[in-house]
Amino acid sequence: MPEIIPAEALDLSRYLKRGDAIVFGQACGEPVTLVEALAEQGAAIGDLSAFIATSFSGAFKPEQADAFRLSSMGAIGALRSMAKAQALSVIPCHVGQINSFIDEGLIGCDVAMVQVSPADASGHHSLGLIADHTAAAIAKARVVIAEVNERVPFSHGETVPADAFDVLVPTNREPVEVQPVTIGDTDRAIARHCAEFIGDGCVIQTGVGSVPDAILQLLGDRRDLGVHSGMLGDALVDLVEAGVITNARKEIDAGVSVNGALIGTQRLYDWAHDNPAIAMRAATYTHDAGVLAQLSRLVSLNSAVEVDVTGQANAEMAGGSYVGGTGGQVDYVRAGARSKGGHSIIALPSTARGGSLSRIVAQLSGPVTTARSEVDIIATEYGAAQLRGRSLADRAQALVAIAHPDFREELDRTAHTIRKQGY
Ligand SMILES: CC(=O)SCCNC(=O)CCNC(=O)[C@H](O)C(C)(C)COP(=O)(O)OP(=O)(O)OC[C@H]1O[C@@H](n2cnc3c(N)ncnc32)[C@H](O)[C@@H]1OP(=O)(O)O
Repeated sequence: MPEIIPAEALDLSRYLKRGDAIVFGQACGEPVTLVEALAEQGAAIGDLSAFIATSFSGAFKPEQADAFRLSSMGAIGALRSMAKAQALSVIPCHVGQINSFIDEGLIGCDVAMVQVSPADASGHHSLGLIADHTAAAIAKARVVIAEVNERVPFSHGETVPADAFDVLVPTNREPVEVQPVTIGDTDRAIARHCAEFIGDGCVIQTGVGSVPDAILQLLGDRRDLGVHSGMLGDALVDLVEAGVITNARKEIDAGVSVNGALIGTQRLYDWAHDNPAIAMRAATYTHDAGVLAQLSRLVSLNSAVEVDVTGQANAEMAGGSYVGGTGGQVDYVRAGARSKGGHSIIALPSTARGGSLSRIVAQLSGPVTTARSEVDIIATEYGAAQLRGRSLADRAQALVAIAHPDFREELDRTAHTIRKQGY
């Protein structure tokens, strides 16, 4: 059975060895107490590395480099400042690959540091706010240290018996919260175009960012929406309470919202506690192509930093620095586009930096996150361009039409070149 150690008495040198690789539970399931302990004690253990897929806590700081070297699948959330300070390495991968990367040792996992709920009467802890690759890390690690946080909900889906842990650290701190974004006029206009593709009975997935959040807020008059997603925020509670999300028409998991990460406020976490209407599942289920293929009318809603006139989407870098990541975008773009009656939408404002930069561009300034061969619909506040099955020349024309008017003339020159080449 695991040792139970108060946070202030936790001596990591008893469990970790020089050179160990750590995987942290991510997003709002981040075990902040353990991150802080590693930051304080890691340098004395020596040569440690750590992986976290996303972080919203602000607990990672560039000056912790002596304690451990940090890597991620991008720089989502608070990791942006780590990337800016050149204190983060990036492993390009889809969320759907992380479980196998851990299992195969491509992402080192000698030690898993996770946050779980208190145990139920049978001695099982729930993975609480994050289920995506948490169980994979627990299964792989030589040492498993869990922050058992009284404020973490006992969510249904993935549970772990207490004897899977070596050390339990009880806490009662507020879990990491992410406030719903403030929706502006541009977001609302983008969301209106996207909402046209989401009819009654659709199953929705959302990625990170203000635009997916805005879209959810416009769905109040739909019926029987379903959820199968890698992440969801407080909008889930609003839509369930309004009777919009019922999951009644889903071919699998009828009546249940399937999700990998709860990223929101305590209101969401309280709602998820012991609630059979939601199942937190690993990415081997939420992002698996075979599972997703069973869902019809799946509409995936993701965002990007910029999209070029042929439909290639960069969701990772802006201005030469990492601001986003691959995440589950490609897993769900593929799934949405292939689902019967479904769609994948990448929605973004037409400009950045106060309107001075177009986000529909002639050439990307960063990597291709989603290939043009995978892209289905791109939406801005000026409309939605349906690209699937269309030629490069037609795509360019459709994308120029949804660019900000100030940049259309310039972009049209590139579109004209593509047309002249006969593509
Ligand atoms: C828990 C999980 O597993 S996550 C799974 C889901 N994963 C994903 O969805 C990953 C892919 N997506 C993303 O990372 C995000 O949706 C993003 C980065 C594409 C968009 O996120 P948002 O928070 O809406 O970012 P936003 O559009 O505000 O841009 C971020 C910054 O880059 C800047 N920026 C954006 N586009 C550009 C551009 N084309 N040129 C220059 N700067 C730009 C913005 O101005 C902003 O800077 P600021 O913070 O200084 O104002």
